[in-house]
Amino acid sequence: MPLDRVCVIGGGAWGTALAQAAILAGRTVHLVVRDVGQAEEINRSHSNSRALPGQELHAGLRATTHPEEADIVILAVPAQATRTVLAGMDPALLAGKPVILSAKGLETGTLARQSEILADMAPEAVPFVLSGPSFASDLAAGRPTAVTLAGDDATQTSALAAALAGPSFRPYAADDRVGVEVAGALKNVYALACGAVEGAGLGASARAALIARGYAEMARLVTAMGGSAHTLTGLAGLGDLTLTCTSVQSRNYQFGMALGAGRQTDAILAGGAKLAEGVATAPVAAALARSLGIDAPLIDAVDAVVAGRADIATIVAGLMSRPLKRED
Ligand SMILES: NC(=O)C1=CN([C@@H]2O[C@H](COP(=O)(O)OP(=O)(O)OC[C@H]3O[C@@H](n4cnc5c(N)ncnc54)[C@H](O)[C@@H]3O)[C@@H](O)[C@H]2O)C=CC1
Ligand SMILES: O=C(CO)COP(=O)(O)O
Repeated sequence: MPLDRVCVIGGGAWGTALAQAAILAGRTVHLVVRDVGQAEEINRSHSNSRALPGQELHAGLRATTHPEEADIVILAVPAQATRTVLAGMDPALLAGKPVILSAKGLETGTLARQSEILADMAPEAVPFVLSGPSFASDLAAGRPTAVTLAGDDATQTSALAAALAGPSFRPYAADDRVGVEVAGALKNVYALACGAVEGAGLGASARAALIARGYAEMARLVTAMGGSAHTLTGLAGLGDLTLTCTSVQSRNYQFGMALGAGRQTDAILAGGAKLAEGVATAPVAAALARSLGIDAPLIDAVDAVVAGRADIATIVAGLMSRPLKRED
């Protein structure tokens, strides 16, 4: 199977960074953006000032506004836009092709994972999921970045990882698509919580406790959905939780800090907040946990704060007064 030509869809920070990584891996890459002016800027000045200000892009990276035939398709639009983007694509560009889903979120309404959306919209595409600790600005700048790339066929997944690997980008092949996808979506919810802990001045001990109990909660949900708890020991689980739950560079963490400072979701969004996928994913994850009969007090707490149903002080008091239990 040829794996040279790569089509990256999504001209935001992550799509641009993945396009840069793919070209540094030796691939021929076109980046699909929505805005003609943005495509012109990338092609003319080798920069995408809106998405990655100050980052010089590889001169060989070509931007277009329409996807073209490629051997590998990478989707890097927000999780809630994936279905619309797939609906607008020529099915022939997806049929039989490896399609790498890189958004971290669960779909509002359907509760679907990204690869379930792909299965609905392009059943003949071959799904892969990419997730892990990776700020777009790090990857685009060539700072060392490692992620998990999960797919159903081990040989194909390793070939794809090799096609995208470069001097500073290291995808590890894996087979647990469900675990990788759910971990990627849920870490954003815990990042909101950890940011809120910081915003509310609750201390680093509370934040570390939240990460550990979030990890345990994540494992319950992942296994109930058919994924493996072992996956969470890797880059998509522990790796991304560590990054996003401790770094003010994370947009989810930043959003959480604003919530922790007492601001309401609508006001934060109206103030032009950057994309924080956990905001849409929190209620979906809460609904999923309920439907599976999984106890998920932290996801419920984030959902309640994001929806404005409870303030941080009430949430913390509630969590701390839960009946004592064994650490299982
Ligand atoms: N920025 C980062 O460091 C990382 C982001 N991700 C994930 O990648 C996904 C995208 O995030 P970013 O690129 O950072 O966001 P972004 O906000 O920088 O860019 C989103 C891009 O998607 C485009 N878009 C939005 N709706 C669209 C639609 N309906 N049709 C076509 N294009 C549409 C926007 O025009 C924009 O270019 C998210 O799920 C995020 O969690 C994953 C790893 C790292
Ligand atoms: O997923 C990410 C890093 O792995 C990016 O996190 P944020 O979307 O919170 O900035």
